[in-house]
Amino acid sequence: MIKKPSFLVSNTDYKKCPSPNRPEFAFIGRSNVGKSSLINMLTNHKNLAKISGKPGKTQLINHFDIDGRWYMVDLPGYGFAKVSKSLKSDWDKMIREYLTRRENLTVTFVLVDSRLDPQKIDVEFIYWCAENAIPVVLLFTKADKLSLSKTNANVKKFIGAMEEMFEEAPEYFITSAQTGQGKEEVIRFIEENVEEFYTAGQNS
Ligand SMILES: Nc1nc2c(ncn2[C@@H]2O[C@H](COP(=O)(O)OP(=O)(O)OP(=O)(O)O)[C@@H](O)[C@H]2O)c(=O)[nH]1
Ligand SMILES: [Mg+2]
Repeated sequence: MIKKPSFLVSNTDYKKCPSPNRPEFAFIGRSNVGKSSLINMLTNHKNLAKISGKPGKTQLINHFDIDGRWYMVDLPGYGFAKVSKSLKSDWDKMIREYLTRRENLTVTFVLVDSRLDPQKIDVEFIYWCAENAIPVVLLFTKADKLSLSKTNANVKKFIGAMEEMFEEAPEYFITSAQTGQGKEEVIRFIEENVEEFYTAGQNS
């Protein structure tokens, strides 16, 4: 259970992010996929992370403090067609540097819209993460929008595409910010990793 979440700081540079002395969990995915909404759902907050119906709302690396024990990070989305080329390359540099160099980044949650067939941009991004040894867990979003069977069929298709690329598909959870689906499972997963971070630290 998350008790006390609070917004800490926004940055464009990973070097200025808070001290890397706690485990960190980042949320990324296409613009509008529901990253900020999911952060609010997981933290039981209406507006901890800013949400918008228009894609491109989140523009910075946003750190949230969770119970003084770990960080949650809301990132800007990729694949928003309306941004200029220079803005896109700024995004690329900021995010790719953050993901590859942030030493305490424990897991990167890649959010995927559960309504869609596998999208090239998501598959390519996940492939890039694998090439760079960034640990990825998939979160399928907006599961309230389709029937259970349709959602499951889409998830199966996506995982099938992953299995064609990798020996093992990434771990995944099916979520809805609207209904709270997946909340307990995702929080439990995070808490297990937080626990491991601190016990590994004690043994070294
Ligand atoms: N029905 C439904 N709508 C959702 C869900 N999650 C997000 N939305 C809606 O999707 C839109 C985008 O949500 P955001 O959380 O702002 O998405 P984001 O990925 O943070 O977007 P950017 O910051 O622009 O990259 C908003 O209109 C949300 O209300 C969900 O689980 N179910
Ligand atoms: Mg956002």
